[in-house]
Amino acid sequence: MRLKFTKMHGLGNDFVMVDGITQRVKLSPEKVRQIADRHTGIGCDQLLLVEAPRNPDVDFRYRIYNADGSEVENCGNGARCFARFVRDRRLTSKEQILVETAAGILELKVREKDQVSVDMGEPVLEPAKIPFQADIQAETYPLDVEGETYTVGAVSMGNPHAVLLVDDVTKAPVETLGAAIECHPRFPARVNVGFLQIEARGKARLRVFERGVGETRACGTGACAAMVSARLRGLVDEELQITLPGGTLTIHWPGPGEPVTMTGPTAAVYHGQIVL
Ligand SMILES: N[C@@H](CCC[C@H](N)C(=O)O)C(=O)O
Repeated sequence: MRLKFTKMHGLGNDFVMVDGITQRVKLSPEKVRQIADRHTGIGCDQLLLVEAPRNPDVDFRYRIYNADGSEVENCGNGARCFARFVRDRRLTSKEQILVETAAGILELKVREKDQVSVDMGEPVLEPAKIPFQADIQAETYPLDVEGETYTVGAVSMGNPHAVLLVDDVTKAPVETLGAAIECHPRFPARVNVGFLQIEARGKARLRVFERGVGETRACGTGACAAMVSARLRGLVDEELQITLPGGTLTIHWPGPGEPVTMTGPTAAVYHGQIVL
């Protein structure tokens, strides 16, 4: 199979974008791992496959695969790149795009220059729906990991996130603790793990150990989950600039019952073909 693709990124969270509308694409977890391999493939954190919608009221469907081959529900940086991709490839000329994902329907707005805003929907906090094992819903939960107890927030933005507060993100044990929490038995679908440092009521820093990838330069859903967790703890205002290793996202969330909006840049790097 010869596959045409575009390499894109959102703040260094990098994607192989595949148009499954104008070419026939058959992917297996093994093929995704082969494409994502940074030494023997193209290299990416996620592969995003654009398809025709199944729901006639929306414009597209897009599917998301982590570098380990697992298919997941949502990807914030990917959603922004998806909007730019379908316009650059002239699959649509709309500035407001509705897309079906495994996490539900997202609304994307293409703004000036490279900026895209995404209505990421309402966060889900009910433990069983995250999924997270807890008897009752709470703002934070104690989580035992290898003999230590950590305080975590648990949020789903369509995909599961644990959020820990730290004093200094540069010193956070992202690789070790992130990997231990990713596979914690209380998160039965595994989890993305965010390490959040609050700098002011409108400013924070974040590093994310992503499920199925490891630490990435940025995670859009991770930034949304961090905002929700921080706001539920009363630590931030409704607009937050979150700086990740790859750059800054603006996250807006008035509070429970409201959708989270994420705004940030997209970049196309190159087009190519791979034979699989
Ligand atoms: N990089 C993404 C999140 C991708 C999916 C995640 N690793 C998961 O397994 O849920 C983002 O920008 O949100």
